[in-house]
Amino acid sequence: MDSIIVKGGAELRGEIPIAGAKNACLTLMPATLLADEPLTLTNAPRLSDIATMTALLQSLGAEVSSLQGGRVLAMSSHSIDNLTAHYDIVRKMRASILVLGPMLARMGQAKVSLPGGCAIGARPVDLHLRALEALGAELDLRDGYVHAKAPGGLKGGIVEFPLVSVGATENVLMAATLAKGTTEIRQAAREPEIVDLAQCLRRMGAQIEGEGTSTITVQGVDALHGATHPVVTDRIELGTYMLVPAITGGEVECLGGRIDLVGAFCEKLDEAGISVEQTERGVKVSRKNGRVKAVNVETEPFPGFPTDLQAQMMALLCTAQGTSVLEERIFENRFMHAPELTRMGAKIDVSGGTATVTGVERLKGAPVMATDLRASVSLILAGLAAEGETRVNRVYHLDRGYERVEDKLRACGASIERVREE
Ligand SMILES: CC(=O)N[C@H]1[C@@H](OP(=O)(O)OP(=O)(O)OC[C@H]2O[C@@H](n3ccc(=O)[nH]c3=O)[C@H](O)[C@@H]2O)O[C@H](CO)[C@@H](O)[C@@H]1O
Ligand SMILES: C=C(OP(=O)(O)O)C(=O)O
Repeated sequence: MDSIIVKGGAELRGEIPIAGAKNACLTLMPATLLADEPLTLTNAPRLSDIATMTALLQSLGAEVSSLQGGRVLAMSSHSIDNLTAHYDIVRKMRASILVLGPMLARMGQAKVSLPGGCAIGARPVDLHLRALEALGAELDLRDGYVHAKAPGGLKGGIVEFPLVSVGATENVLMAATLAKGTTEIRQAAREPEIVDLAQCLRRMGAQIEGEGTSTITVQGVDALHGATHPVVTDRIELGTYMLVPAITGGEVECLGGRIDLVGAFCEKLDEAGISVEQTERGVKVSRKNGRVKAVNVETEPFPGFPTDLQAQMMALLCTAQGTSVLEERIFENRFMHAPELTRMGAKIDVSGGTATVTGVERLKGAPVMATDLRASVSLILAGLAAEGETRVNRVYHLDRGYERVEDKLRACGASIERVREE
């Protein structure tokens, strides 16, 4: 297992290229199961989660070739010969459940292991299952697996979600493309990753309207065809690196960044005294003047403030002037970075889904433990601003969602290295 050692204190300056979105790629890849012809994704990120989805698709009989050093994924599902997504792979990554909708829609049956909970919450998949049942799927939960079939094919219907779910919207959107008739998805997720998926499916011949709004309408077609699609920019990687000059001082231009992907987050940065400018090449960020100011943050589905940027924002607010209140409204256990930040001298009080952060002048380096993906990177951000050395242990979580994090930060002047844990 690797650790990352950060020596804090330097103002960081430079350019950081932003990769394609992990969360978009993880739903675009299973879309290959919907067609006989090849689907090629460009601008793919190079991450361990992408390797896991590759292994899952290959285990079903799909061909997945990683080209141009992993930037291009060429996939083909013309010879799917296994309809079971096994526990051994699914348990590694919750997004594995996204193969269920496509397999059911094209092959009429599937057996997919239930993914189970994870560090940030219980994360059930009931909404995925109810939505597929609304399209006529017959589901049976046995031996830790969802046994699904749709003998006469899926049929269009009305899917009304009681709460917004990104994954469930993606699963049923993919399934509906091959269902007979019209499907209306109400209270659909509006995340940019949903819009990206809908655009890719449309390139494959799907008939979809309304993505990016709360109601998506899909007119089912008999078959989808091959396509090439570029993965949308990773708004969470973008937001994370935008916080670098905010927390250390200096100025960073995030290449390929788009403010429209991170609107609510930019409003909070502005309130905190951070300048954000859209340039021709990306997004340029620096402090307006002096110390960062405290701000209150509530996580919400898009277009609200993303839960996936809450930990990183908390790291910034640990050194802000004043007291900030962060409310986590998506996941029930997403403050595990708080005790680790406290080890670095932060003043944080957690009560249920609310964290109250009283800013300190300076954090102090310490050995800390990464508990999940965004928690890991929040500790690196804190380490960049802290006095002395921070050792972030168990960084394998980090490699799920950030490619070459040390290289990207070192290029801006950070003292950061990856070492093997003793
Ligand atoms: C691979 C991927 O894209 N992951 C993202 C996706 O996760 P994911 O798609 O798993 O998140 P959801 O939007 O589904 O979850 C939102 C909330 O709904 C609950 N829920 C969800 C499904 C369900 O069947 N039943 C249920 O109760 C969840 O426990 C959670 O409390 O969106 C989350 C919310 O923006 C992000 O944090 C994740 O990074
Ligand atoms: C929670 C995340 O991912 P996943 O849904 O894959 O666990 C994330 O990207 O922050």
